[in-house]
Amino acid sequence: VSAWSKVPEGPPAILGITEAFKADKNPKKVNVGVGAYRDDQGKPYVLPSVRAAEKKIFGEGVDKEYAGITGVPNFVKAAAVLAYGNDSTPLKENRISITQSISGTGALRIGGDFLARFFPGEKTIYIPTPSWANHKAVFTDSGLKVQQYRYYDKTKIALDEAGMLEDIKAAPNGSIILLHACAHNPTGIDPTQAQWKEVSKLIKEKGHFAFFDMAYQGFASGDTNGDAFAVRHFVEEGHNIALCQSFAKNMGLYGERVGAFSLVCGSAEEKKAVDSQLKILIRPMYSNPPINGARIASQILNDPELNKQWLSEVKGMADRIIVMRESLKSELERLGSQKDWSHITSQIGMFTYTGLTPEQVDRLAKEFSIYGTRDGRMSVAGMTSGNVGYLAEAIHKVTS
Ligand SMILES: Cc1[nH+]cc(COP(=O)(O)O)c(CN[C@@H](CCC(=O)O)C(=O)O)c1O
Repeated sequence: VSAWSKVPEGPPAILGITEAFKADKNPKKVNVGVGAYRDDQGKPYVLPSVRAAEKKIFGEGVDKEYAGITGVPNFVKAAAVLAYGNDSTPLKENRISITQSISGTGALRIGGDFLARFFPGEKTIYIPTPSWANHKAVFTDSGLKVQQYRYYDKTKIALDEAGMLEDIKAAPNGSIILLHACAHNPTGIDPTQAQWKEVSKLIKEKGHFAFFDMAYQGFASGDTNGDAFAVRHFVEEGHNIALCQSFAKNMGLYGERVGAFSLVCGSAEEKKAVDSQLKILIRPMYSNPPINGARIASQILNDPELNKQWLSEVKGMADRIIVMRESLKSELERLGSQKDWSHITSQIGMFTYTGLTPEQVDRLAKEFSIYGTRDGRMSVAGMTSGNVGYLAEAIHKVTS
C-alpha cells in the first residue's frame, strides 16, 4: 500500500449536478443547477465588452511578467471605486487596503485567514442559514469557528428579519457577521434598504464586524450602484468592513478567476500595516495572482466607452433573468397551479428559492431531466423562453 492508503473518499461537491445533466440523453433536459449565466439559447455568454477588452490587450502585445503580490494595480484601484463609489470618504482618505484575489472564493479565503490571524474579537464568523454551499468550508479551513444566524423564513419564503436580528444580537459582542451584499445565494432574498439600516444599527451597537461577500454587483438589479447599497451604507455609518468582490458573474469572467479583497482601515497608517500583512499572507499561499482576467476587467472598468458598454451588458443579463422570473410565474399560473409563486418574481439575482422539497427536486431530475440543487434552488439563468414552459409544467406536476 502507498502512503495514501488511509485517505478516505469524501462527498462530491455540488458541481456533480452538471455531470448528471451532461450524462442525461433526454433532448428536453434542463440544467438549473450551477450559478452561471446562460443566454436565451442556453449558451454560456462572453460579454462583447470582454471580447473588445481582450482585443485591446492582445493588440498591445502585452508581456507575461509577474504581477505584484496584490495583483494588477489598475484593476484593484478600479475595483475599489466600483464597490465603494467615487465619493467614498475612506477611499479619499486612502484607508482602504485592497488586493486582487483568485475570484470571490479567493477573497473569502484571504479574508478568513487574515481575520484568523489578526481579528481582536471572537474569532467566530456567523453565516446566514442558508448560505453559499462553500462558505462554511472556506472559513473553517481559515481557522475560524463558524456559527449560523437565521435568515430565511421557510413558511413565508421570505426574509426572517426578526430571527436574523435576534441571532445577531445574541452573538457575543465583537463577533464577525458574514453578509451577502446583494442577490443572496441560494435564496435570492435580500433585506430592503430599511432592513439593512436596522442590521447596520444592531451590528454597530454590538461592536460586531461586518464581512461582506459581494459576488453579484450589477448582476442583481442591473445597477452597480444600487447593488452596492448595503456596502456603502455600512461604510457611511462608520463600519470598517471587509469586502469580497467577484467578477465571475457580472463580467462573465468565471474561469479567469478575477476578484478582490478589501478592508476599510481606521487610517492611512493602519492601511500600510494591513497592506504589509496581506502580502505576508498571500506570498506563501499563491505568491501572485493571474494577470489575464484582471487586465480584461481593468480595461472594462477604466475605459469610459467599454465601461458604458459593460454596464448595458450587465443590465441586459439582469433584465433577461427578470423576464424569465415573470415567465415562469405566469406559466405556473396559466397551468392552474393553486400555489403562491410570488416569491419567484420578488427574489433577485441568479437564483430563485422555489420552496420545492428535496423529494420534488429528485422527481424533476428523474421524471423530467431537470437538474437543480436539492434545497430547491434554481438558477434562473438556466431558464430560456424555449424551456420555461416545460419547466413550469414539470414543477406544476411535482407540486400538485
Ligand atoms: C455568494 C457567493 N460568493 C462567492 C462565490 C464564489 O464565486 P467565484 O468568484 O467563482 O469564486 C459564489 C459563486 N457561487 C456560484 C458559482 C458556482 C460555485 O458554487 O462556485 C453557485 O453557487 O452556483 C457565490 O454565489
